[in-house]
Amino acid sequence: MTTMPVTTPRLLELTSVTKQPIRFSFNDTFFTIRDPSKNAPTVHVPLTHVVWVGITGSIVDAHVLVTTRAGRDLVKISGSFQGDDTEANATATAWVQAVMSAAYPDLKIQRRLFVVINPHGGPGKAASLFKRKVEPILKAARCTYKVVSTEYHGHASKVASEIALDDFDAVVTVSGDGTLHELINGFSKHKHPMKAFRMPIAPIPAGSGNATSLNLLGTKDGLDVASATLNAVKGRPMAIDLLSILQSGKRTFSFLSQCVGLMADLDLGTEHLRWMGSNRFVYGYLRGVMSRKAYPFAISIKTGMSQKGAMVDALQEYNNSAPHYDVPRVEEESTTDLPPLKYVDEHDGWTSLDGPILFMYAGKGPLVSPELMQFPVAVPNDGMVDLVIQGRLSRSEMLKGFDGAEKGSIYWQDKAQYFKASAYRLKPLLKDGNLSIDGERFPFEEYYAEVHRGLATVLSMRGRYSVDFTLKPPGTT
Ligand SMILES: Nc1ncnc2c1ncn2[C@@H]1O[C@H](COP(=O)(O)OP(=O)(O)OP(=O)(O)O)[C@@H](O)[C@H]1O
Repeated sequence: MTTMPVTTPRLLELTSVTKQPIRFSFNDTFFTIRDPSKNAPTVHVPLTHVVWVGITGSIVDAHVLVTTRAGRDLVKISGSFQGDDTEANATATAWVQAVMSAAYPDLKIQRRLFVVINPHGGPGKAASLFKRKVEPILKAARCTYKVVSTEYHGHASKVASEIALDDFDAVVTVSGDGTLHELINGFSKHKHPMKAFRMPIAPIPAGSGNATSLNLLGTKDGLDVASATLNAVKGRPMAIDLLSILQSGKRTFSFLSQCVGLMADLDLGTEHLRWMGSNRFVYGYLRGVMSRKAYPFAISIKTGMSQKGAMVDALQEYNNSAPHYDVPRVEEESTTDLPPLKYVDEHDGWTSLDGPILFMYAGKGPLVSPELMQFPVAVPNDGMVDLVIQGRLSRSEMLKGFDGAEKGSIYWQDKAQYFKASAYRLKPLLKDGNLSIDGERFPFEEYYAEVHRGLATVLSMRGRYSVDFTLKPPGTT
């Protein structure tokens, strides 16, 4: 006896709530909603934006993200199939299963999420954004979720240090980058820190600094709450590097950036001007332009790369290869010990610099804000931190720094030295100043930093950052 292969029809003919015929269909890329009477436009939705398709009785509901002028939005479109005979039901059920498999390829459906909301982050809208934008998508995707609203500084850290790791598939933050910093450091204090670092984090932008979301989703979607929520529902775990920061014997983890000099002053030194919104950074920069203050630091770097052209070539190779969800990670023999510091006693062969500079900025992601691509060649998990040592500039050079900053133009600036490093040391040679680590204020004292490859985990739709650096050196085409 020969068995016929069962083929799932890719088209489902339905009747809409207004009694019009409506057709749902899908291919390998799109889910399509068509009105055969042509009274409504045909809508093509990328399969990645299909949040859920399900059947209740004889009604088929499709929950999809569509693009509107204001960003992405969740919509539900329903249709019913004729009669309640078992054949129509079986056809529709098989069709729904096929769409869901195509919309969630090798992905677990109905994630169990731990949501951390910072009601005080940025403009203070996180709680209402969660209710209006995030929760409807989580509900449509039939995720289960536990919500904690942070009640004090450090609360996210405490929550992360105690989280029941086996009960959740990811931690979702509705906040800015400050809360991510707290979560990571909370994981480091968990009784199984190495396992905790494997818990994927999905940031939903609701703070004043949302660089992680921007890097993961790009400038178009990085500040879009619906797109970031989709990442929480459908993103895949991607390893990211962390840095240990050792300062006066105390160890902290940094996932995003460290800076001193002008770039720290314009963030931490303008906090009293919060009422100005993000204009305070522009004000801080202009203040720096006027004063042309230079800062003395002693910096030594365990250099991996320092040729700008070669770093761009390495970036292109990285971007042209398969997605980088996983990488060889740090030693994992033990789940109870933090990774060792490999180079803390090493000095030989390091590059030393100690002239007065405008700033030192070290970072793990290309964009530090929508307006500034400070680290165009940074990637999530190469085991290196990108370091910019900005030499002194004339006032006109500093003002020119605004041109194309969002596209990474400053990368090619002659007086900006750029390194990829596996470790570095920095010692202030002046008494007072600002040290910012992941946007948080730290004591203005000497510290040691070392990268741990792929130690922590985020969710990603692409397996790399969604940021393109296409600028060529000046004078080339
Ligand atoms: N209930 C609370 N009261 C005061 N501070 C809080 C509260 N909950 C969290 N925080 C603190 O808010 C800070 C900001 O965190 P968040 O990540 O949301 O935003 P951000 O963009 O990094 O910072 P901000 O918007 O404050 O500039 C964190 O340092 C966190 O400890």
